[in-house]
Amino acid sequence: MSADPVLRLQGLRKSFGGLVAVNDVSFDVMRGEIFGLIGPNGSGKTTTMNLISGAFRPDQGQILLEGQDIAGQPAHLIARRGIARTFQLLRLIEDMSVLENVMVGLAFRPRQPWDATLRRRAAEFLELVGLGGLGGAAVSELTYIDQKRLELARAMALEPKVLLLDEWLAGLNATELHTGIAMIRQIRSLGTTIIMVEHVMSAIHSLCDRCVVMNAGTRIAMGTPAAVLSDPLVVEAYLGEPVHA
Ligand SMILES: Nc1ncnc2c1ncn2[C@@H]1O[C@H](COP(=O)(O)OP(=O)(O)OP(=O)(O)O)[C@@H](O)[C@H]1O
Repeated sequence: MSADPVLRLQGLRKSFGGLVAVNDVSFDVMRGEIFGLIGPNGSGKTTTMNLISGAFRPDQGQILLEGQDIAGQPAHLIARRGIARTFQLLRLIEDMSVLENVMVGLAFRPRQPWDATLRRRAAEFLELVGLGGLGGAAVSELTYIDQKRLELARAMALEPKVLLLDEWLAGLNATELHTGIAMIRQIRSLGTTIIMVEHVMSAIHSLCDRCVVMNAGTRIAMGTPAAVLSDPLVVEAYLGEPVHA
């Protein structure tokens, strides 16, 4: 990890009617970092991810990717600039094979490889997530964890600077969780910066360099997982009741 922010959020705000889902949120994510975005249900984590990936346009604020403001740009342009994501509810193309789903990811890159190269590159990304040899399978033939792996391969095919993982570890059993954590580490070792929304606290503890905690749309804490998870404000937000010393 370097002391160079790859992504900087400044004064980000997004409301839906009268509800302020993200309220004046700012933080920097350093290059090579695994950065957690945590908080109770409905605290604004996914909305923040949607603002970064371009699914939503912020009402106010800046999102600087390597110093350039991308706030409000269309999602496909943000993807081309180097921000890829996975979704809480998987979004795979059921009518395409496993390999073709990754080829779709490759097609979004600024300079796309063609034909045989495209297939070969897609197969390499399947190898990366442990799906080597399953390229010809139908998406429906994959188990749930393998579908998650496929989403990851498709996102990684963009060779993103920043990878957004929205509850990518949710729903995995203990063994799968172990594998999933190792895979996220491996992806970071390739030089990818990762922002993860996650409720699995053991994963936050073992993976994240730092995290931001959100509650009711605002940032209430930032620091190492150990520091923020012992912060009384954070404990109170999760429990919904005051913490007495
Ligand atoms: N498209 C939308 N239209 C209206 N309200 C929305 C929309 N998206 C999110 N919200 C509201 O914004 C608030 C923040 O939601 P968000 O999904 O960002 O929270 P979250 O922290 O990701 O929650 P969870 O952990 O349950 O996924 C919630 O009150 C939610 O109902």
